[in-house]
Amino acid sequence: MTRGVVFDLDGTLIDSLPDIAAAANALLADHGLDPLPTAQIGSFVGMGERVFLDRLIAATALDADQYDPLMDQFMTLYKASTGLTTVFPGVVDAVMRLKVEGFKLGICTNKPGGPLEAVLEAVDLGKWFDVIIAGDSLPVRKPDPAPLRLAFERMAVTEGVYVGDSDVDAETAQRAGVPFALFTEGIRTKPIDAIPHDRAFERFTDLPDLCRVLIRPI
Ligand SMILES: O=C(O)COP(=O)(O)O
Ligand SMILES: [Mg+2]
Repeated sequence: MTRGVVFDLDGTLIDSLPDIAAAANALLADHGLDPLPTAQIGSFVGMGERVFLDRLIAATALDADQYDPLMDQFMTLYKASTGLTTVFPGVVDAVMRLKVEGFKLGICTNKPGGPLEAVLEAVDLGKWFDVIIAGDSLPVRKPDPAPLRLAFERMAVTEGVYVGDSDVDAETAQRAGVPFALFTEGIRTKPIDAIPHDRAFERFTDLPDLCRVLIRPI
């Protein structure tokens, strides 16, 4: 038996919305457009960079015909935007406790590899994890269950839990047949009740106990 916990990244382990918003607003500024509020930009997050840019274009006067250059420009800004990101309180303690107890630890995010590596380096978080699956590691991404399954498979985990902050994470866990713990303080755009979850939590100090309760064969 090998136990493992896989985490979503944006809005779960890290408070990265300020940087995502800064990158998006820098793109808008470069095109002579006004910034959008951070909360509105938060509603674009969760399905990776293509859906993000589609939603940003739909909400502004960015030119959809310039999609590829806009994406290149956004990715450059996104990779460089790490200075405003913080690790949520209690994350490192919770992760260390789980590790000491023998849990394998993974990340399964829709964030693309470039910005993912940059931000993990900036907040020094990558070192705790046995496997990291980015949004572009596979041809499909969450809510397709394949990336989450791959994270558990790579760690040879037989009992697991997924921890995330969004309805996309909830659907991913459900489709992968994995119990789901919902972190309520992330980039959540729906009411807690509207997101299927086994348990919800607001403080990472509660997570290790919760994992012990929720974990089951996957
Ligand atoms: O990049 C996104 O769209 C969301 O990233 P997440 O899966 O880590 O929440
Ligand atoms: Mg998230």
